[in-house]
Amino acid sequence: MASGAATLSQSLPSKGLKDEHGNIIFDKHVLQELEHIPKEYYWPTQDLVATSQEKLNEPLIDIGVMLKGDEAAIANAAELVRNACMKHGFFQVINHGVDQNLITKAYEELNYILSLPLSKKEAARNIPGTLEGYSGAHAEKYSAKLPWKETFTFNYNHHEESESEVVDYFKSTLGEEFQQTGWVFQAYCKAMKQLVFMVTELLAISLGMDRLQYESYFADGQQTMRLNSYPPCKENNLTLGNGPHTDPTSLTLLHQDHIGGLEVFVDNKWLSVPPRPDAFVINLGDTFMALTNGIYKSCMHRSLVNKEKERTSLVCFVNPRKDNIVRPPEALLGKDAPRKYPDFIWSDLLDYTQTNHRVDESTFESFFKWVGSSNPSN
Ligand SMILES: C=C1C[C@]23C[C@H]1CC[C@H]2[C@]1(C)CCC[C@@](C)(C(=O)O)[C@H]1[C@@H]3C(=O)O
Ligand SMILES: O=C(O)CCC(=O)C(=O)O
Ligand SMILES: [Fe+2]
Repeated sequence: MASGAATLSQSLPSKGLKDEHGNIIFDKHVLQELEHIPKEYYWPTQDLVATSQEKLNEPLIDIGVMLKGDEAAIANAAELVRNACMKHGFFQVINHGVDQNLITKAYEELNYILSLPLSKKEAARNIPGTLEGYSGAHAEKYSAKLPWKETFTFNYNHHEESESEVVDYFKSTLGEEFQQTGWVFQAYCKAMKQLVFMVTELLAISLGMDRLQYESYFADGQQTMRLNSYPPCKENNLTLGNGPHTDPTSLTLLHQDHIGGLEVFVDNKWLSVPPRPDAFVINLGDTFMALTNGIYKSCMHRSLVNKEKERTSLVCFVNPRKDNIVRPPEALLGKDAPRKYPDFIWSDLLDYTQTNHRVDESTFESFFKWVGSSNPSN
C-alpha cells in the first residue's frame, strides 16, 4: 500500500472528506493535500473558462473627496463612477477612512475563526435557508459544484440600537472567549456603515439625484458580513472559490488580501482584479441595479483558487431593511425610461436565493419568472 496522507485519503474515499453519515465535510487540511479533488468540487467547463490574462481597467475613486466639499472633485469622481457602473458595476475606492489597523485585525480574527478545529466551527454551522454561521463549501445545502471555500457570516443592522449585535452573535455562537473577535467585527461593520454612506452619496450624485436619496434608503438597512477563506488546491483548474455570479444584494464592499483571484466578466472576457491593500472593491448587486432601473449594471464576477496559497477576503453585503420595497426613485423614471423590473420586496428575493434558486449568473431573471409564475395575475 502506498504511504502518504494524500494517497491514503484517496484510497479511503470518505477519510477526511465525509463524516460518519456520508455528509461531505470541508476539512481544508485534508483537501489541500489531495492530488485529485472529489468530483463534488468540479465546476462545468463553461464556468472554468480561462482567464483573459488581462486586468480590469476599473476606476480608482478617491472617496475622501466626499468629506472635503470639493464639488469639482466630487463631480469628476461621480463621472468615473457613472461610466464604470453603466458598463460593469465595479470600481475601487481609496482614502476610504477605514483604519488600516482595523483591517489588519479583521484579517487576524478571520484567520483565527476559520482555523478553529472543524468541530468548533461546526458548532456555529449555517442553517440552510439562512445566511449566518459557518459553512464549509456550502456542503450543508449543495451536493455539486461545491465552492472551494469556507465562510463565516453574520449580520449588522444599521439602526442605532445595534451597538453590540455582532459581539453578542460571536459570544452566543462560539462562546464568551470570542468576545474580542466580536468587538473587532463590531467596529469593522460600523466602519463599513460610514463607507456605505459615502459611496451611496456619490452614487446618487452620479445619477443626478438628490445626494441623500440612497443614504436614507439604506439608513435602516442591514449588512451581511462574510469572512471568506479559499484554501490552496492542487487541481485549481477544476474548481472555483465562487462560480460566476452577480450578488443579489445591493452593494458589496470587499477587501481582498494580497493573493488575487477575483475576476470580473466584461466584454465576454474574465478580467482579473489585482489586489490593492489600500482600497475597497465596490461592486453593484442585482437589487441596486433595480434601484437604478437598470441604468447601472449588477457586476458579474467569480473567484479563482490558488494552487499553492490560501486566499482570504472580507465581504460586506449591504441591503435595505428586509421589508423594504425595491423601486427606482421617480427621478430615474419617465416616458423614455419605462420600468425595467417590477417592484419587489428585498426579503422576497433573499428568500428566493435561499430556498428556490442557487445564486448564479441568472438569479434575477429567474426570480421574476418565478414571481410571475407564482402570481399569474401579474
Ligand atoms: C444574499 C446572498 C446570497 C449569497 C450571500 C449573499 C450575497 C452573495 C451571495 C453568494 C455569496 C454569491 C455566490 C454564491 C453563494 C451561494 C455563495 O457561494 O455563498 C451566494 C450566497 C448564498 O446564497 O448563500
Ligand atoms: O472573495 C472574493 O473573491 C469574492 C467573494 C464574492 O463574490 C462573494 O462572496 O459574493
Ligand atoms: Fe459575489
